[in-house]
Amino acid sequence: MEKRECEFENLEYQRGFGNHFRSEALQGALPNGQNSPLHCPYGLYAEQLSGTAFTTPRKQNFRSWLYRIKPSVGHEPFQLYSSPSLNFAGVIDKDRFLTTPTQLRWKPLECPEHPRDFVHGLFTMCGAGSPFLRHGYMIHIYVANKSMEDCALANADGDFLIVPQQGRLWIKTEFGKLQVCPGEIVVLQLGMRFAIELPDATSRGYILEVFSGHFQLPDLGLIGANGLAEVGEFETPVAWFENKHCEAGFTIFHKFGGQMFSAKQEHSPFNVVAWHGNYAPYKYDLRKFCPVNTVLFDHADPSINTVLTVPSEKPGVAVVDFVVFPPRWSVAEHTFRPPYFHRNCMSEFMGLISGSYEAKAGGFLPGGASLHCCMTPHGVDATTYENTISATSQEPVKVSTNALAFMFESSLTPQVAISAYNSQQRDAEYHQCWSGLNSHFALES
Ligand SMILES: O=C(O)Cc1cc(O)ccc1O
Ligand SMILES: [Fe+2]
Repeated sequence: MEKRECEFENLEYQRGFGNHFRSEALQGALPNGQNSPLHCPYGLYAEQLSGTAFTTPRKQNFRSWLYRIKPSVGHEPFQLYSSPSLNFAGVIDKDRFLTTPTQLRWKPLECPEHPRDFVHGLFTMCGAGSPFLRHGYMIHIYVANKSMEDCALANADGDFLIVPQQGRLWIKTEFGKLQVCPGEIVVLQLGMRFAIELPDATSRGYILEVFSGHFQLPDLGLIGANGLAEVGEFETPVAWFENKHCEAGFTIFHKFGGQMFSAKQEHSPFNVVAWHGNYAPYKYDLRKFCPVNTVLFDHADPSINTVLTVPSEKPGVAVVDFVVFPPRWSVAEHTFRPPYFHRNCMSEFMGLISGSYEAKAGGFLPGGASLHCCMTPHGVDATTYENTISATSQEPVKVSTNALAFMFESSLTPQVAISAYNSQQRDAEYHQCWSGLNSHFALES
């Protein structure tokens, strides 16, 4: 384990968001001046991975060229993969999803009793849209305790934004290796093959899977050229490969149309010696987020904390936003500082990586989740409300020190996976956190 530890602890990354990167694990492995030479250096195969349509305007066009020992197509036919321990639901159907406007909250999903890897540890919470129509999203939680061995997963339905909450992820990809720790996020886009090793006893986290397109940095508008997530803080792996022949067979899991397929091949898919392009996985440390917020009075909308967004065709309306609630100073005067009571036309799924969330005095735990759908009323619980209005001073305070909460916010209204709704972790008493909100109405103030 010690050797592996250093392998993943001391990884080198390339910095930037959406850059055109060039990376070689062997010097001279990238062809000179063209993408498809008749003979590639080292006898490699050239293969393009297109993350957008060939004809997408240049600014939003994502593709990479991979130079590999054998091409990806060298595998046996895909078969539908079924296993009693597969838990995710990938398409919205009435047998597996229900519709409810009720405020929902879950306690943290528990560690599996039996060994379970990332693929078998996926548990779907909710979603909207369809991977066939390439529009919508799905939210999953993973709980796993075993590394993926001699197998890889590729998602042909959408991009995965993974938010680890507990346990490090050691991720091998066709583009190189990444270590992702709680507090960081990683984006593994459509089609990229990866395998996740779990060096810690249990791993848990959240996944936002988006069918509609790729994540972008939000525009900063009047904020100016700086602030929020800094372009240079996103990290992409450098080329790394293994020339591994696996007699027993290497399994490629391929999530397609909301179902899992598998195919066998005799070689490791992590055989890319060099690559170049702007379509590559990346990670980001949420602790590097530079919050911008109220400095005099009132509560800014949470959109001010957007890290990444997948825009819809409507100006300013996201298919999904990934929003973080980082530690920050709260300084507003004559202001109700915690989140306001509200009803939102967007739907809000929240998770907690560590610490506690400023809107809830209890019940919302690290590893837990909540869902407030379109127009479902919500806000601070009664205890937080009473504590806030009875405080005698409004000195500046550091909120959420050591805490990290986040929200997946969508303009598409989700349906809830029946297995998530029926799970023991769902807090059937959630609504009671608001039952102590008494009237303070008085005709004379
Ligand atoms: O509901 C929530 O807790 C998320 C949220 C936070 C905030 O500061 C303002 C609005 C909002 O929806
Ligand atoms: Fe909200």
